Amino acid sequence: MSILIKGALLRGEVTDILIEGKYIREVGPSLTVTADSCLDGTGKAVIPGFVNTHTHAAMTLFRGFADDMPLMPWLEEKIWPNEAKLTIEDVYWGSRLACLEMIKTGTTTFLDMYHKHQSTALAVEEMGLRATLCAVAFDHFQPEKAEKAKAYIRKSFDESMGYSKRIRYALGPHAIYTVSGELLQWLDEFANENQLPLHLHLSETATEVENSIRQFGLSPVRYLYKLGILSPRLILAHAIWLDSDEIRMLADHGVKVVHNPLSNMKLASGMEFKYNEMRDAGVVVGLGTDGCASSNNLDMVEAMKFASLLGKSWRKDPEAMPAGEMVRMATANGAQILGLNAGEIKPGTLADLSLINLKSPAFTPNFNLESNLVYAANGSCIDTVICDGKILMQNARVAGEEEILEKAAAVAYDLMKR
Ligand SMILES: CSC[C@H]1O[C@@H](n2cnc3c(O)ncnc32)[C@H](O)[C@@H]1O
Ligand SMILES: [Zn+2]
Repeated sequence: MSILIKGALLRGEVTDILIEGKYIREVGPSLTVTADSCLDGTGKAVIPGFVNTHTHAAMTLFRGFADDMPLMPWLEEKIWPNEAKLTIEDVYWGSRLACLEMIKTGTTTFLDMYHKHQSTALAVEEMGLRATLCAVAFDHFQPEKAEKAKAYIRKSFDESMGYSKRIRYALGPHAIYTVSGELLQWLDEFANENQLPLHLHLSETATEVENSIRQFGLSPVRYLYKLGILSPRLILAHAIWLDSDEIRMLADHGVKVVHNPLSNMKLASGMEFKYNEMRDAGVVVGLGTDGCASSNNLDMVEAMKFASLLGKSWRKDPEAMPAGEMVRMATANGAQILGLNAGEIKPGTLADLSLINLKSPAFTPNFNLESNLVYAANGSCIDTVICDGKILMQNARVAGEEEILEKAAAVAYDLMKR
């Protein structure tokens, strides 16, 4: 199957784009080719699909359920007791709702860490997105729970062989305060043997750092170094409370970092994400929304704006975190973190892209597309989404959206009654 996008704005030029199968084949003005279907790009701009590199998709079910709390009471008193009740059906409908929201706001790929990830895999499969799904691991420092976690990882890894090529398997130890060093080392070895990403929350709050020093005698990054698990496969979510030596250690080991400005602000975990220092040290930084209970949506356009404005504010530097770098953080950097040949519109890359509707106040006048996208727009500017060479949304409509809203709301209300 082939798709020809005619006359869309790309890097300031009116351009045609030919997609063949799952790849972008040609990019240029007035292509003289035929295709199975043609999309009119007039009045639209093409951008790479966003890569949300840290979320918990099915937490859409907890949107607006527990707000205005700090991280640990929020997790321990509100979120974890309700997550313990989740069924595979709940996670499936929560994930379908997440996929719908991501498609509607231009995300084509996400990195997820959540319970019952098999249900998320089914939702992703059906909705047509691309995802890397972590099998979660907790042991709460209890050896019998560590053995259970290992058995779950071995089994779910074998099952993941049946997933489509759009879905990749990864390992998701939750955090250093819920997973023992012994289990972290075992997971790192498993990840190494099987070439898998390892995704972990780290240095999210000042309390986490204080507790790490008290419990392990080391700050979180130094603790991971001592365990021997800093590696290019490691993807850290948050990483707010780092000193300059820790940033150097991450850079030296090729560790990737995901910035989550909305949840960092809403849970008041910390503002001073050291993007400039990480970028200058050579750490690849991606952007995430985190889950809908702490962000409270999956809109990467909004996340770019918050990242930029937060970075400018705490540094008191209006030149910090400019729009162009935010777009790269949300696209090419995310693709690099997940090892995908995507995140840029050029021949040979995966056909994961969106068309923005420029006929709106946010894009009028359109002196600078990236500026308008980051500072003026929100995710509702997205008109068309293509992932893996297939159209997932056209004219801002996704097939079956009413049923998803209805079913997801029903399981969310039912969960709270259980
Ligand atoms: C291992 S499944 C994911 C686990 O993480 C919880 N979670 C959601 N947001 C955060 C956050 O900001 N920091 C730490 N943990 C978080 C989620 O509720 C699941 O239990
Ligand atoms: Zn998270």
